[in-house]
Amino acid sequence: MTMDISSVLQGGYQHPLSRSWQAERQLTKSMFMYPIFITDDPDAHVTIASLPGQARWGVNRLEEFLGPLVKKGLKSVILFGVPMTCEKDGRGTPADDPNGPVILAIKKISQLFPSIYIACDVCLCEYTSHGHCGILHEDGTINSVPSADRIAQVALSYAQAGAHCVAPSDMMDGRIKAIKRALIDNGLGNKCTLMSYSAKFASALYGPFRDAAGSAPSFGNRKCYQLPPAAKGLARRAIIRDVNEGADIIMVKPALPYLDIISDAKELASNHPLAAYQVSGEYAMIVAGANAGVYDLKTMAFESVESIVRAGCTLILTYFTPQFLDWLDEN
Ligand SMILES: NCc1[nH]cc(CCC(=O)O)c1CC(=O)O
Ligand SMILES: [Zn+2]
Ligand SMILES: [Zn+2]
Repeated sequence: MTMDISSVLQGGYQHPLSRSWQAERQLTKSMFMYPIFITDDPDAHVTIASLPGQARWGVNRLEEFLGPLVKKGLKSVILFGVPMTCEKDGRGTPADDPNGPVILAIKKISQLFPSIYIACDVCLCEYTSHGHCGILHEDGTINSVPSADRIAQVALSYAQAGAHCVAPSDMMDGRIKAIKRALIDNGLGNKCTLMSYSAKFASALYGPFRDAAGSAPSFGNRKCYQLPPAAKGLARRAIIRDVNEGADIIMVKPALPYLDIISDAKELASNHPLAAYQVSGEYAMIVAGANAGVYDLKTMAFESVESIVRAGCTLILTYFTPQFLDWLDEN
């Protein structure tokens, strides 16, 4: 048998360089945003059992934590506050405490590493007595209007402290519009990026994070605000809504089980940068699989982020960021 001309593809990817040209977009260090946990004990460095290799850091330790990563090419971080000693209440008062871990960390990181792009997760669940992401009615259901107002107030306080980007993960209706309004009315509309966790699903993959951040709800679950995993149409509507309400970047979360949603977002928000959050459970799962001998860690980590980029993202929030800073130098 002779090979037909139309059958032969292998000539196009015989060399590592020609293989790299087959990617629509190459991975670069600037595509990685590192999620970090800041706690209110300023001297803390406490490892997180459920997230191997990750830790909660106090503001006094940020230089030793981030310095080596900045040297390797770290470009951006997203901050999560983990208050251990504060008084939590129904409206998440500690979220925008000027002496709380997030605001102190924004100032510290800007001063230590002016080149770093600082994003802040905005949510109430780490700061509310009930552990839900918004403000509740007496019957335990979400009270949307005060929730969006409160989220906007917290986002504004992070932007005023110097955050380059605010990223609401709460999934309250109307919060994107409320945040954009607050930024504009306070002279920050052209200074702070609004990245929306637009298609954030009610996923089993947030377990290690809730452990790390102490943000598990004290009753019930998040199914009335995070999206049902099977909901394609609803995810598409959430993306369209957030584009219309003024989001600058659209995010899909988690990443790997939702690549079809990323590809939908690419079509629906074709003029916006797209982000994906490779969440704590995805990270823990990939690490656990490697430790069990299922695959090589680096190979699997690359495959996971390459699939996310192939689906349409140019920004990936991942706990693998420090490793990628090394791996991208090796390749
Ligand atoms: N709103 C809180 C929040 N912000 C980011 C994550 C998950 C991040 C991760 O799992 O890495 C969560 C957890 C949740 O919604 O329960
Ligand atoms: Zn939350
Ligand atoms: Zn959050």
